[in-house]
Amino acid sequence: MTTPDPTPPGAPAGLRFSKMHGAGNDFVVLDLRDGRPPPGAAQCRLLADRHRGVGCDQVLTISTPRSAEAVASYGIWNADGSPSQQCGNGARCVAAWLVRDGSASGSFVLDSPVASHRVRALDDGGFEVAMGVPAFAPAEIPLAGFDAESEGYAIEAGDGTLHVGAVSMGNPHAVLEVGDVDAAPVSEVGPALQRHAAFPRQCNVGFAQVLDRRRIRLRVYERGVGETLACGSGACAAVAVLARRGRVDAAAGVDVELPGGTLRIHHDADGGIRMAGPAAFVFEGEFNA
Ligand SMILES: N[C@@H](CCC[C@H](N)C(=O)O)C(=O)O
Repeated sequence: MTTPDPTPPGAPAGLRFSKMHGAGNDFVVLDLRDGRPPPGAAQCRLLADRHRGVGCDQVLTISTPRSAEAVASYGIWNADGSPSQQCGNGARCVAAWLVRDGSASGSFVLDSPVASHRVRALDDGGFEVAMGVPAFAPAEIPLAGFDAESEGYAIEAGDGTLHVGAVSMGNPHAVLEVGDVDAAPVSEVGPALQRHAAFPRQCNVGFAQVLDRRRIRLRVYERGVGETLACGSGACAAVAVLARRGRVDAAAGVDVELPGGTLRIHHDADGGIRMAGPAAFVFEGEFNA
């Protein structure tokens, strides 16, 4: 018996994609280097839908490079269709996709929506990405209602006052230090802080527990998604905030243990942050909706 072709005769070809993940933060990756436009917000929502679509935290689109030195650029769309500026786990997955494709190898440059990033293939199959210099100035995050840069801001939310670290890794992050990340009020405080008026472009909210000076645990309630199994830019943001408070030794390297895996973060003498971690292919497919 032959298996019937599921594509009806004359039907338009579907949208080819790769399903990938980095430490459990999962992606639908689209190759748009032929010049096709990126999907609109509604199509991103459909692709990300875990029941009616493929399912992912973010849609990543690969396009031709913007800068002279880069091999490609990439765009980032959250599951709710909103665009983002930075995605650490996504950068590693785009890197792995381009290496598998034969378009990149060894050490190369990728253009994210906000910057060019040096990427290095690691011996263990993972990738290291130069994520840039964290920006603490309130206007750059952006953080409203505060003029001066600080290691923590008192923000009224819900029933009390939160001591909130804030930083931009290209995208906005709030970081809360907690005693036990398993007991952290991620699903209550996460959305409240994310949509707080202090963050006019919303923010990704990280809950960080310091285990020792080179190891932390982290959960992140992401903008446009909700809690994810890992957030690469969130791991960089947490280490940047904690290093500024003298709580971790980021120059030596900090292991950030997220629900979906561990990322290694270094803060270099030039102020830049490097993030290393895995990138995995899950399956290839064609989206017909
Ligand atoms: N998971 C990503 C961050 C994705 C974007 C974020 N939700 C935002 O809206 O800024 C990462 O690994 O950094």
